[in-house]
Amino acid sequence: MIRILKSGQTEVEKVLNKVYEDQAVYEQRVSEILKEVRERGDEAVLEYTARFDKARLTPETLRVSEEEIEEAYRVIDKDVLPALQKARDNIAAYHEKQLQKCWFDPEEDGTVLGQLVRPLERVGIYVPGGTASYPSSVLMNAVPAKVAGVKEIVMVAPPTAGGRIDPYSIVAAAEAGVTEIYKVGGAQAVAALAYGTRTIRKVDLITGPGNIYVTLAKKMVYGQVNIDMLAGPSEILIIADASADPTYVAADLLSQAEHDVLASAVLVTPSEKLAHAVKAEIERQVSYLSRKEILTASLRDYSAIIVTDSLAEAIEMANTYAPEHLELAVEKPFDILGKIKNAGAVFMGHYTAEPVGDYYAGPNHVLPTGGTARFYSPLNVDTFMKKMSIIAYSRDRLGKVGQDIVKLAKVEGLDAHANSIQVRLDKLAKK
Ligand SMILES: NC(=O)c1ccc[n+]([C@@H]2O[C@H](COP(=O)([O-])OP(=O)(O)OC[C@H]3O[C@@H](n4cnc5c(N)ncnc54)[C@H](O)[C@@H]3O)[C@@H](O)[C@H]2O)c1
Ligand SMILES: N[C@H](CO)Cc1c[nH]c[nH+]1
Ligand SMILES: [Zn+2]
Repeated sequence: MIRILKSGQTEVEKVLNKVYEDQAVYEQRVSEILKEVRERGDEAVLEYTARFDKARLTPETLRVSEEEIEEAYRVIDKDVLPALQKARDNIAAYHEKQLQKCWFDPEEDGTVLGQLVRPLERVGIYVPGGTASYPSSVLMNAVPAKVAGVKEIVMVAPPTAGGRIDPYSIVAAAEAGVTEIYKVGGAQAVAALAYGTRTIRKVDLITGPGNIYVTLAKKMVYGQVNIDMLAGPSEILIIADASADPTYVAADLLSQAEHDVLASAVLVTPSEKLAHAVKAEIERQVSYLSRKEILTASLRDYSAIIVTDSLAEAIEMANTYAPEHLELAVEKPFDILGKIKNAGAVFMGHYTAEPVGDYYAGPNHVLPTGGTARFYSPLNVDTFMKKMSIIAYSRDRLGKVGQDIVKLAKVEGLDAHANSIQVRLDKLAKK
């Protein structure tokens, strides 16, 4: 069960600088899978799908068919569809605000500088599905891609042992504008998207969350394709003061611990009384929750309640940890927001339970983990776009500033560069 630590104890450092045990073993397995898929394509994809997901598929059944999409709409609980559609619309409204426009700055002498913004052509979105299914992640990946204007949105997700994709994820995909769905998960799915196989054509970008195998695979194929970030096993860090309700704090910690045995849930609080009350609440709530094995492992191995000397020290710890999700369960969350430097998403106050963001509010739930919120942003519309610079120099402008460029080129010893400007300046001088 979860430990209570005091700031200053060496274990606190270990919790804050999270390193997975057995990382080298995971890396070895993942690089083997990538190599096999690169060399043997579909054959390796199907073998790994049989081994890890117990699904026997063929190249013909790897892709979700139109009939399977129709069937998914028939079998889902009809009450869920409007909630899914409302979540999709909230996500779309939020991400539309991120859309960047092309711009052109014409100047008086005829020079124009500008920037073109273009969507990527073909992207791969990873939707997890090992120990739970994630229709919400379908929306979080596909909606910003759609808002960006991507034409080919290729979804991959692990199949069930019966060789099927969860029907809610299929419906979410159809509602969000996904164009192809393949029944493959794990590192083998990332490899297929990165290298291409006979059945799955390669993509320009792979986005989406996943377990340690998926996340390491994305890291290893980076360069072959672009990736969004490292969005691995879930994390939550809660900063709480004495105003926090231990029932809510415990519930929110558990909401992320249930994702994975490698997930982590950390509470930092200056209130020793709250720390003990939250520990007791966690024990009470675990007793009625269903994913006990996962909860027990993640609370034991990657989680802790840390009692600090002050709220300022708690904030410092949060910035060091750089959590995927940061909850400010304090009386005046906006008063301390200015001190927060590193987090994927910040949840403000006692009523912004983390699952509000997971499912519904609109901001993306695909977020950086493992300390990478120090330099990565949430998945967003920009991830699916690229920019091109536009430079249109007029004759007048080149004539006026050309010598500057010649000087800079000569400093670098690149006289062909200097020459490309000089030949123009020479002709202009003769006119
Ligand atoms: N950071 C984020 O934004 C975010 C968002 C949602 C979910 N998540 C995380 O996504 C993950 C979902 O994990 P999951 O496992 O349920 O689904 P998953 O789809 O990520 O992983 C399942 C796949 O893992 C592979 N796998 C399992 N055991 C393996 C082994 N021994 N060797 C090689 N490959 C193996 C299999 O191919 C299987 O298909 C969780 O860690 C969750 O916390 C993160
Ligand atoms: N909390 C996850 C990101 O770490 C996202 C999610 C999807 N469904 C439930 N939760
Ligand atoms: Zn979650």
